[in-house]
Amino acid sequence: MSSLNSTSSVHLRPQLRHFINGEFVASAKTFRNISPVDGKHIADVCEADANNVDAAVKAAQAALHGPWGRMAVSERAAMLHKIADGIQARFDEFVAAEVADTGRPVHQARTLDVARGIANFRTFADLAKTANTDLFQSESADGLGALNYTVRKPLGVVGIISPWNLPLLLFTWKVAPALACGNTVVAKPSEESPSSATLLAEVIRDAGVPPGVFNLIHGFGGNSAGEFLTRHPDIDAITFTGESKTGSTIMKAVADGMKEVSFELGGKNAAVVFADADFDAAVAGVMRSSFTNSGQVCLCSERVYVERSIFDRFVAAMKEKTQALKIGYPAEDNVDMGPLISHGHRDKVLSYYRLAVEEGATVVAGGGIPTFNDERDDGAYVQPTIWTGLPDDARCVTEEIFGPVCHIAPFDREDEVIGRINDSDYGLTCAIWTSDLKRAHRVAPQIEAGLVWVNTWYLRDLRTPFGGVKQSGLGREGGRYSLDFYSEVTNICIKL
Ligand SMILES: NC(=O)C1=CN([C@@H]2O[C@H](COP(=O)(O)OP(=O)(O)OC[C@H]3O[C@@H](n4cnc5c(N)ncnc54)[C@H](O)[C@@H]3O)[C@@H](O)[C@H]2O)C=CC1
Ligand SMILES: O=C(O)/C=C/C=C(\O)C(=O)O
Repeated sequence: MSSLNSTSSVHLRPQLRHFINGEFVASAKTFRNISPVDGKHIADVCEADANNVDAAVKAAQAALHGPWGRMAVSERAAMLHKIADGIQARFDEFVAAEVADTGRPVHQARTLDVARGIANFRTFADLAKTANTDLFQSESADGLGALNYTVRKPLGVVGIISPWNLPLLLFTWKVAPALACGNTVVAKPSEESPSSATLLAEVIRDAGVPPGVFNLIHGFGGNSAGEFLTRHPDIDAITFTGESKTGSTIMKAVADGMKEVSFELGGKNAAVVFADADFDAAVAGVMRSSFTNSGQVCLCSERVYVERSIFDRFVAAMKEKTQALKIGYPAEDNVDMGPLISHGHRDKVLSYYRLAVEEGATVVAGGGIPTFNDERDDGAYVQPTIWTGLPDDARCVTEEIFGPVCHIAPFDREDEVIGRINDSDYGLTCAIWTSDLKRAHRVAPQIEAGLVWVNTWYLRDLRTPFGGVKQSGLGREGGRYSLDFYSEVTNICIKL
């Protein structure tokens, strides 16, 4: 088994089981969890069959009518804070679990992934407790009027399907608001990153959450736990983060049952750098937005447009910084980038590295696999890569790659670059770099995306709406948008 954990004193579970109705449950079929750092075996993971999924859904249904269903919002919120305290108390174990599954730098797991897991529970606990509902004073024919007000109720059993790129962050981004709104949950983490979700199940149990409220099933997507969950007739809603094609498959699976869905999907996000931008801040920002988490964040920018007068200087600065990135072991000092999630994903990213050359790209930096001359040569590493010279309709400029790579292209006019940014099937994020505030206000609303950052990237306030347009998603989560999705609303009209 791999010994490349972030904290050697932290013991990782050799077998990861489902958590159903308050108990850890094994199933006969298992699959192997592999470290992307060195290709070694980390753990065996149970794969849920249709019976396991059915048991989890039945437990979740029953729990809706148990103590959880009768709990006051403030009691539920207190329980969510207890879960956050539980993650905090086992912080190093969560860091080790995230690092073992993904190979990411330890400092990232500490400052982003696990910290956000805690923040997700605290934020939605407080939001649920303090949220207001609507009230309208209405007119009536007799002049006495009426009062319309809304009440929120749980949706029921929520199915949660999450990806591997930010495992704990994205899992808890959905589990926390679903529980805060009084729902019960059957959740499936990605088969590539099952460890932190399993640890979370222990924390949820130890926090005293009643059996059946939170259920965890492991497995794959099609013809496995994911599909069994989305096709289960007693699920009331599905919330999913992952690839756009998977979103469309899930939509078809839930169509007959008319389930509510919330989808956060892929992107081919742009960054645009105007000549008036703070040059160093823009370079640093685009480095982050291209290479954070080895480019495996749906918010990353893979298309960079730079005003022609600063194009050569910008490309040269990016090249220098990219070649200086330190790729390596998770716990190494000053490591910037770890491996990709798996060899399978590396094959996909490398196929784009080859395609870019076939499509006529100039490879400014990277383009291949780093050599370490040690066990990491069996890992899933790639070099951070920059291309220039591709036409806007090249596949490498239009398709989501989900790796540490960007294409940099020059532009001449504001209206031209807005058109090129919007000419995409996706619409998740855009980062605009400019010192001209009027330009920022003019350009930002014209971008077809759910999230636009100006002079920053990935600055998150968990109260804000989060989601994409076009093939990047359906619906919004975050703040009251999450409360809206995870609740059923009844309007009550009282004649005065
Ligand atoms: N956040 C994002 O935008 C993400 C995008 N991706 C993109 O997707 C590509 C494929 O990666 P995958 O891990 O295979 O993403 P995916 O979308 O297939 O997997 C995400 C989750 O959906 C589940 N799933 C897959 N098929 C399903 C089905 N038919 N029914 C129910 N659940 C299903 C998976 O088991 C996993 O838990 C990546 O190369 C990357 O380009 C991957 C992960 C996250
Ligand atoms: O909520 C966040 O901060 C990050 C979200 C990232 C994704 O949804 C993703 O990469 O899929």
